[in-house]
Amino acid sequence: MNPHLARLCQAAQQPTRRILGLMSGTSLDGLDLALCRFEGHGPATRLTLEQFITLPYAEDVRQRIRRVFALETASLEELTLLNAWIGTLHGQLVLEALQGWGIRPADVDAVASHGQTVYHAPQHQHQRAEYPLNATLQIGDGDHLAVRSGLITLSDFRQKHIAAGGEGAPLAAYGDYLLFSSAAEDRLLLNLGGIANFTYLPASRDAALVFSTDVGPGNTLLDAFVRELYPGHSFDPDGQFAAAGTTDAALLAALLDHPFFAAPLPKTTGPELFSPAYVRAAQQRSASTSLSPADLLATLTAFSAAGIRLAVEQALGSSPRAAVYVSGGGMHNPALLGAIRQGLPHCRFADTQALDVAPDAKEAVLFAVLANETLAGSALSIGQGRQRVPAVTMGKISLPG
Ligand SMILES: Nc1ncnc2c1ncn2[C@@H]1O[C@H](COP(=O)(O)OP(=O)(O)OP(=O)(O)O)[C@@H](O)[C@H]1O
Ligand SMILES: CC(=O)N[C@H]1[C@@H]2OC[C@@H](O2)[C@@H](O)[C@@H]1O[C@H](C)C(=O)O
Repeated sequence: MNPHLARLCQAAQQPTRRILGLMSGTSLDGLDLALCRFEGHGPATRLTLEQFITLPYAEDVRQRIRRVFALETASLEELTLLNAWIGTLHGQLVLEALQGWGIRPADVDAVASHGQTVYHAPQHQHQRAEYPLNATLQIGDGDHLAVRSGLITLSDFRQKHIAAGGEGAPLAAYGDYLLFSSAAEDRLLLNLGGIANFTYLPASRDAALVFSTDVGPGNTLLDAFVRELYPGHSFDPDGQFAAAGTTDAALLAALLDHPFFAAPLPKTTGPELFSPAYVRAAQQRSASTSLSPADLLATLTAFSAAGIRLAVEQALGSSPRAAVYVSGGGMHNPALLGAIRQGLPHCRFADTQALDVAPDAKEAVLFAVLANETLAGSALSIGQGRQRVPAVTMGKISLPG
């Protein structure tokens, strides 16, 4: 037998596994690495988060990714080069993180790599009749990562989800259900990344009711306009810029006037739709092109919060009550979090640290959970009451030699 396959089988059969989850999100701030130890699988999964670090991207890395990121038209050469280059870069960052933690690569069973989303194209968004399907593209090839790091790598988790009828996202539901479901309370796991999403976990623990959905922009528009309007800044520090402004009601209404917000759950989206061009078009329609930077930031912050409120009401009814556990970089923005809390007055708020997972680590952990299921578990059946939540295991396997 190929010795790498033997190693893979051994990892799958062990009572515990160490899997390094990697996530590089839409904010392009860096690579999140979460070293996870798993005991068991499926509903019996026990997680210990052993280490977590974000290795920030140099400005040059961000620039390169932005040359293709969420653009309808980009250089095929650039995309091809980046696919291999990011795979190798992530392999290098894996080795750096392990060295910093004093852990030998041989003591890690597998890497679970999300890669870098460069384009997300659910059918409702691309609307091209000749392609009656959902599609998404994550780059940073798993073979390059495996060869550079010397570690068995699972990658490209989203394709199987689409092949089996999903939109390729959000995948959080599978891991959230295994790690955070509780009979004590109805829970919402709200992630405030570039795009905001949540997972619904009813206290009944009825897997058929569990799903996750994108709800609209989280930080993506805030970051884009801060980069443009506040030179030297890449996000709204502690929500200060928004706090200095006032929400423009006409622009907010125009921003919310899109079929995405009325579409049934679950649904996905991305910065392909919620882009600066989307905001500019809404400004034209609402005669609000001359807003001050602070008023624009305040309105975009209110827009992110309103999208979240609408989707939570869609899921739970017009006076939603649930315990909301927040994660993602947007939780560090008090203007955004304050607007969300105000819109959901019957909900109780905490962050995922209260559930023993550091909020900044949660998404990287979730990909390690998916890899754990692929290696040692089986297809997770959740959300049967809803469309687009397929029961599959995910991730392509790359051997390092
Ligand atoms: N102190 C802060 N004040 C305001 N915003 C902050 C702060 N710290 C982080 N953020 C926001 O969080 C963002 C990073 O969030 P995160 O790392 O969750 O994004 P991501 O993982 O790339 O997103 P996604 O989940 O969409 O892939 C920053 O770009 C910024 O908008
Ligand atoms: C296509 C894609 O990369 N989607 C991401 C993105 O970032 C947040 C939101 O949009 C979510 O749908 C998803 O990531 C999380 C980890 C998910 O799949 O659950």
